Amino acid sequence: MASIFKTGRQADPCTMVIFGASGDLTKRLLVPALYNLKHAGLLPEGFRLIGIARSPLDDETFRQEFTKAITEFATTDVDMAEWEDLVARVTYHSGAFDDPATYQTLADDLAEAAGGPDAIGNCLFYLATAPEFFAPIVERLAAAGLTREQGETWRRVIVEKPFGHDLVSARALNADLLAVLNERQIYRIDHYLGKETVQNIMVFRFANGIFEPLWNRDHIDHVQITVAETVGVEGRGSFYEQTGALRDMVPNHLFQLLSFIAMEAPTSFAADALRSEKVKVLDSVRPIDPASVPMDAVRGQYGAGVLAEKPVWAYRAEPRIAADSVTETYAALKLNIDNWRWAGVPFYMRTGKRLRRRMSEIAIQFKRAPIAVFRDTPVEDVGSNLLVLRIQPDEGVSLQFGAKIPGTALDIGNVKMNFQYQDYFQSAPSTGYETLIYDAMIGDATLFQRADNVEAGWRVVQPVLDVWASRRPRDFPNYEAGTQGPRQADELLARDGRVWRKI
Ligand SMILES: NC(=O)C1=CN([C@@H]2O[C@H](COP(=O)(O)OP(=O)(O)OC[C@H]3O[C@@H](n4cnc5c(N)ncnc54)[C@H](OP(=O)(O)O)[C@@H]3O)[C@@H](O)[C@H]2O)C=CC1
Ligand SMILES: O=C1O[C@H](COP(=O)(O)O)[C@@H](O)[C@H](O)[C@H]1O
Repeated sequence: MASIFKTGRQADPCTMVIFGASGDLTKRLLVPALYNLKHAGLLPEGFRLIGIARSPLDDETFRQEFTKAITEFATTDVDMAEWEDLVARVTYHSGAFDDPATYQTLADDLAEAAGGPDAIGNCLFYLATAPEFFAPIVERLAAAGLTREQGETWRRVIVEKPFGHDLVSARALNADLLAVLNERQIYRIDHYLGKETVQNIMVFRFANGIFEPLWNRDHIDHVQITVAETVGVEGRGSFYEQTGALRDMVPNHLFQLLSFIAMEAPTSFAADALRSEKVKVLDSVRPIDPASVPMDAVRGQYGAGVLAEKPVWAYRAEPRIAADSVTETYAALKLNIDNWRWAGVPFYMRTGKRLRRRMSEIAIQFKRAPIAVFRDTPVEDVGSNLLVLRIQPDEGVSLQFGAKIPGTALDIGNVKMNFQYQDYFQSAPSTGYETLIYDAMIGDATLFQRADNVEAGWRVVQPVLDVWASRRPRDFPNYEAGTQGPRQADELLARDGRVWRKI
């Protein structure tokens, strides 16, 4: 059975078809990822790639575009012989997504790639397109008979994010895809699941006997999940205006982190065992009462400020952003998980753009030890243990504990045991998409979102989306670029007698 931890076997021969092959995602992330797979010997024998987009290019010009992309975005030194071998397998088809001729030509190309007019081969369709094309492309593929599997031959579809705009649209998209595909043919991508440090959360929890007995409400005071970015909207103004920080990051990336931290041990690392445990976490999140949204959810938007000693513009001054935009670039939430393990342990999460520092981490704050034994000493505070799983960019794990400060007086200082990935493992820099593309080729859906995972995420945030849509924020912009985020986010924790970790 497919499982997250694999042996590195080569995938079955297949053709990959990228819809949106002239776009930014393809150039910046998919091309380098494919090269890295080639370099690692993980692309199948006879691999072929067909790119589809509107731009009127011939094969040769398209290959030159790919070569430009690898030159600009490679994550490692490129071996030109390997690259030439890869790019020689690439062809391009200029066509519109809504034109039946596009799919007829594709059918002919796929048959040819498989060896002849009636031949059928394995095929991985990658929808690197704007979300409004996801369902129409899949419907046309199905109508052209291109999603039909025969015998051992497979046809799979990778669907990019955003998967829906809210719960209703996510359900509708699932229904549209499932009308023509089997769930096991659908690979809904969340690139956070391609990150080694995110996958490591499971190894950390389930391969080390010492942490799991403490991983519950008896020992943990609260959890903080932070994904802080320094970047702004990076030329994606039109997309971001419609999306905002909550939709862009929370029901997908932050909830992946939440699910891995909070889930029960799966019966195995097989796709459905793991995904079922993840969905149980989100199903256990206490539904957010709309009346409590102003207390338990905070939104913010950055104004002008200074980042890395350089002035940066306000969100409202960025290209393709309305001068009076009310789109949030920061979101913080307090969630409660009403299950046996986590009852009474708040999970605080925050994400934002143009914050002081790029930092993604999960901090597990343990309960304090009783002060009793130090009653007759100068010690006033024994401190508490803090475990921090650092996702990026400084990847590692640290555990903070109290130690006696040397000297005649009894005093306690907080010290840290610190593991850094770079001290132990040399892994080639990657885009995170390598694992995901490879997994789709070998038919391992563990690191992809099942329909119910996606819908469960939207269900949790829907009350916040509704309340925010109904009340215009009056204080935007409410944080300066280059800072910790809005003051209201500090108040969210202060009400519970807690503070955020510094970004
Ligand atoms: N860019 C990124 O960093 C990330 C993107 N994503 C997601 O990936 C998807 C693609 O994003 P991105 O690459 O940035 O988008 P782009 O706008 O850069 O690319 C869109 C692609 O779709 C093609 N296209 C658009 N309309 C048509 C049409 N009617 N018929 C045929 N081709 C068409 C374009 O072709 P042409 O230009 O030739 O007209 C282009 O190749 C989106 O869903 C996005 O949310 C997810 C994570 C990161
Ligand atoms: O999906 C997205 O993720 C990026 C953040 O990804 P990371 O790997 O750099 O942490 C975010 O900037 C972007 O807005 C969002 O669409």
